[in-house]
Amino acid sequence: MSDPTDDDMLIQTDVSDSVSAGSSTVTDTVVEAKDINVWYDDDQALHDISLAIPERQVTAMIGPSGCGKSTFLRCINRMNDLIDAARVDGELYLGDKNVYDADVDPVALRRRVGMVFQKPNPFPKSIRENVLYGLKVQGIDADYDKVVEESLRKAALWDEVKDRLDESGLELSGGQQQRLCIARAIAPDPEVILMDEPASALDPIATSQIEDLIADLAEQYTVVIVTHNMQQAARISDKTAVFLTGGELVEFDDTQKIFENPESERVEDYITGKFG
Ligand SMILES: Nc1ncnc2c1ncn2[C@@H]1O[C@H](COP(=O)(O)OP(=O)(O)OP(=O)(O)O)[C@@H](O)[C@H]1O
Repeated sequence: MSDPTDDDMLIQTDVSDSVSAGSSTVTDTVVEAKDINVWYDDDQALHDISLAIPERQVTAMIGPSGCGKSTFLRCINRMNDLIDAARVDGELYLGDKNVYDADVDPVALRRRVGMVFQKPNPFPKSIRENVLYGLKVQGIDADYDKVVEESLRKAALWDEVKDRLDESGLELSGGQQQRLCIARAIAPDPEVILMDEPASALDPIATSQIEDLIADLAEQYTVVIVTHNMQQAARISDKTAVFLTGGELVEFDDTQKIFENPESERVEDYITGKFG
């Protein structure tokens, strides 16, 4: 299904072994940030962010509003390139290729790093065309019926929509629309899926379905999720990165450690609701 010439644009290499920050767990690192700084015009939004995101796990980014969680997420697939005021400095490795190297094509990168946004944003197209959008835009030939079924199955939506694939994606419920957006992100067969508060616009039942789905997705994909909801981070993530005001990464460790016994007093205060 994949077109090797596309992947050639972003030199693909084996992920390296590395030790995740702050913990003794040895994991395969798939994304590694080294001293990432981001400015919007003259305002610095992120300061020297370094962390190693493990493969096929869920990594959560938590922290108060405006601390730079979404900005960091957008560094991973170079979505900040689309913001005129944004400037990124530092290195961000996918495997052992720095995605900020001059020879990296951001479009090919985004095929390897899919993204799901806060508000479900299906296109005003059929369910089928929504799923296939990324493949078709990039001119990727594939067995489209197979991709549609597999992607919708992985997004836990197939049974609900298999008889109405030609109906508009906009006619689905909010939770179904978000699962359709997840199917759309999966269809190009990415390695990493970024999710920016994917359940915050949904009701509790739809939220719970998305949380279950994220756990399933992590068996095959590396998932990085921004969430305002600390209970959600505690429920669904393996690793948690805590950003605090000013765009600083204060602690990054196993989720259980962060929530039960954080190293930093500031993180403890945040987790226990003393501020934020
Ligand atoms: N497009 C932009 N132009 C200018 N400044 C921006 C832009 N996007 C974010 N910022 C600023 O960068 C800082 C970090 O914002 P960001 O959205 O990354 O934080 P966040 O932790 O994701 O916040 P929230 O939880 O409220 O979504 C904030 O001060 C914000 O105002």
